Amino acid sequence: WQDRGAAVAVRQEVDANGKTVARYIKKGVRDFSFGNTLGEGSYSTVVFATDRQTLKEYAIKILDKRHIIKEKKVKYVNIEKDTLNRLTDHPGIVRLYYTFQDERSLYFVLDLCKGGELLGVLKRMTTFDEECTRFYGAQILDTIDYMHKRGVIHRDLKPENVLLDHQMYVKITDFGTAKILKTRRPDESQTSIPPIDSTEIPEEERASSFVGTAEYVSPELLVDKNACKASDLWAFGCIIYQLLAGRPPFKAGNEYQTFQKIVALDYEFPIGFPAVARDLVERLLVLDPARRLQIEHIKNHEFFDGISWGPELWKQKAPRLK
Ligand SMILES: NC(=O)c1nn(CC2CCNCC2)c2c1CCc1cnc(N=C3C=CCC=C3)nc1-2
Repeated sequence: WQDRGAAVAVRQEVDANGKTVARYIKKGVRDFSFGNTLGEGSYSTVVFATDRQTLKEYAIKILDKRHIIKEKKVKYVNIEKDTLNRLTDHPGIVRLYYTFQDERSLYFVLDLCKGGELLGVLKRMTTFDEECTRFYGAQILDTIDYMHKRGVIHRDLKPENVLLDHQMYVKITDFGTAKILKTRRPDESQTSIPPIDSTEIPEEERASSFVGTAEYVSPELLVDKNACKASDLWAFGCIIYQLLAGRPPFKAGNEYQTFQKIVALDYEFPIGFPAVARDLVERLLVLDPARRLQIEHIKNHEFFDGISWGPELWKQKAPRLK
């Protein structure tokens, strides 16, 4: 396990020959005071922590080494670390500052999101109005765009994994089931015409192995076990629907029945669902991933009229969640 993070402190020491030497020190468990548990995963616990020297607050994800190995989760832990190391300069991603370890555990020092989960806010409000849906939808889409441009598919986007920071801005987390796409060789000619259906999406654009949460899983993942960038946009369509309707579009008594509704595109809009948002959702919840709206077209959709994409989106005040 390769720890990450530059040496974060330098201490002057005198060596055996009386020479003053610089000792580069990395952070460790003793540099933090730990507080409440923020969440428990199947092989990790996320805890509130304060850096004793800087008093900066973090969320530290603690992973039990023995449990990771026993549950064969080493691959997921490395995927999460490699993904977070790749996604370091976007405000919508929970940032990994450093990792360290001791005998028993691995530690990921991450951004603290004091606003909790988007799902928690939605539950308290029942539904979001169009303005709030537009703002939070735009920040989520801007973050998905950044991930995809760096060859990362999240594969488990859902309101529980969309956290909110102290400014109530979006912070997407939990990259343990992400897929890092093999980048194309620079010399590879791009002459091929764009694929017209999922089977023609180039291998390096697709990812195999089943992941995800029932209500947000895309049909292509259920039918041919392949996730692609468009799979994140299917989940995005489900999230937009859920913010306005107060419930996800596909939800049944059990996972199997939910899957049946997804592959049959069996969902309805509640009365009063805004027409422009309905048009957007209908262009995202499309069974064939190659025909699903792509990010640039989503950004230009009427529903996002008035949104200034890019840095501006992360400077404006978050709308009051009324
Ligand atoms: N799995 C993770 O990486 C992770 N899990 N949590 C807590 C979960 C609680 C259940 N829903 C999903 C998130 C976090 C992180 C990243 C790092 C992270 C940073 N801040 C918070 N903050 C929270 C504050 C209040 C309630 C829940 C989380 N949480 C996390």
